[in-house]
Amino acid sequence: MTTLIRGAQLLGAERTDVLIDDGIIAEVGSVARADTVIDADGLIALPGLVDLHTHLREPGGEQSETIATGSSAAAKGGFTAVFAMANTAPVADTVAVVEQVADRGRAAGLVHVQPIGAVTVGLAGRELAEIGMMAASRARVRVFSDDGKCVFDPLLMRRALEYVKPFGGVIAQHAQEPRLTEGAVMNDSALSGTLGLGGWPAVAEESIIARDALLAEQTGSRVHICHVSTAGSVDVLRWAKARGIAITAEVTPHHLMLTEELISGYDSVYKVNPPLRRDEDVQALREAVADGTIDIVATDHAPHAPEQKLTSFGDAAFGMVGLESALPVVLRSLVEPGHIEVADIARILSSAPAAIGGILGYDKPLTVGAPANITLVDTSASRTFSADDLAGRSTNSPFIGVELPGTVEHVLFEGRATVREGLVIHD
Ligand SMILES: NC(=O)N[C@@H](CC(=O)O)C(=O)O
Ligand SMILES: [Zn+2]
Ligand SMILES: [Zn+2]
Repeated sequence: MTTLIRGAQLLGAERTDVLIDDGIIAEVGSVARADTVIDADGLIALPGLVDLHTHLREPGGEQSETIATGSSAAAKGGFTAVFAMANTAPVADTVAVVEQVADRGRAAGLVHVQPIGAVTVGLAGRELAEIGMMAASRARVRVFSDDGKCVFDPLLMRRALEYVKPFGGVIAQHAQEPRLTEGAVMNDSALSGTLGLGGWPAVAEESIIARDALLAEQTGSRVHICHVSTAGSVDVLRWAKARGIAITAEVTPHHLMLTEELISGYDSVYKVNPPLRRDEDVQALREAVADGTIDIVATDHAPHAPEQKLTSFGDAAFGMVGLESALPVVLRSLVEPGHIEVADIARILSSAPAAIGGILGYDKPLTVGAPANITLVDTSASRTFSADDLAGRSTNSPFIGVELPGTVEHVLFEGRATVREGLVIHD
């Protein structure tokens, strides 16, 4: 079974044909025929996108998302791999749960679902989870995170870093000082005062990043910082990297584009952890991606059922969906203003997250012998983003009604079409 992508624009190269045979790229160059042909005239071929930070909600949160529906959202957004966060119910803190998540991902068959294991039992921050067992399991867990909660106890954090070091694992930290954020629901600012909403100071994030950078240095292990949101965090990261500390960081699409002013109408779709910040922060985050201080963009896709969002701003759940809008928002916030080029998307949304998370097959994309994980995009197309663009179970997107560039036309996952003409293929 062969598939031919005809006339795609490869990054930094000519328009060309790509032949896929048995899930592997067999030929790049002029190809005559194949069993199936995809017309890629006018489309750019990106490597399949990789999301290091996705909430799939299964087990336990199936009213918001399942592994299958979240896989659809991912495919629709151009992803071929997602890392599934551990804050499910039960928590992914055992071999049984991580293997079940991986197996259900395989059964859904739309993307590679790579489970993340919890750092502490039940995300409770008291004792380490069975990290070594999850690493050695069929699920081959390499990323560990209590995301949703900060690993606050510095001794536990140090032990976790020591534990993952021998097998090249990484601790992905949700950097939130708990005492400084009690009752906080938005950025701490004049606006939070005016709106009467609890303020979340930047130092609550920055102090944990600084601490964990120093713990990573002391242990010689690797730490990854989730959803960085402030200019001060960028300064701390820049300092840590200059010192040679093994620290990596992600920013979400929403933190690259949206600011706290949106909360003025108390619309809970804008309630997210960490909160939307100021324009100065947005600019600093964009520059940090451009200069490599921030390594990757990760969605933090956080689906919530309507009843979790349709309450007062204070009571609503934190989080927004992001898989389907990620690439358009990256084009708008990073490529259009000239911070990065389209070719850089292959790094920040594919090879770098794959390398940080330790999954294989993304280091030499679109070359002969590589797995055929390919996303064909029309970067010139523009449309008003709508609920029709969402393929998951929840619709809590802050981008509905926003004009955005870039459409995902076709996606191949291990050589199989998962998206055709913008529609997810379920078979
Ligand atoms: N980002 C969020 O606002 N929410 C996430 C948790 C998290 O990423 O911290 C969720 O699980 O809903
Ligand atoms: Zn988080
Ligand atoms: Zn998250």
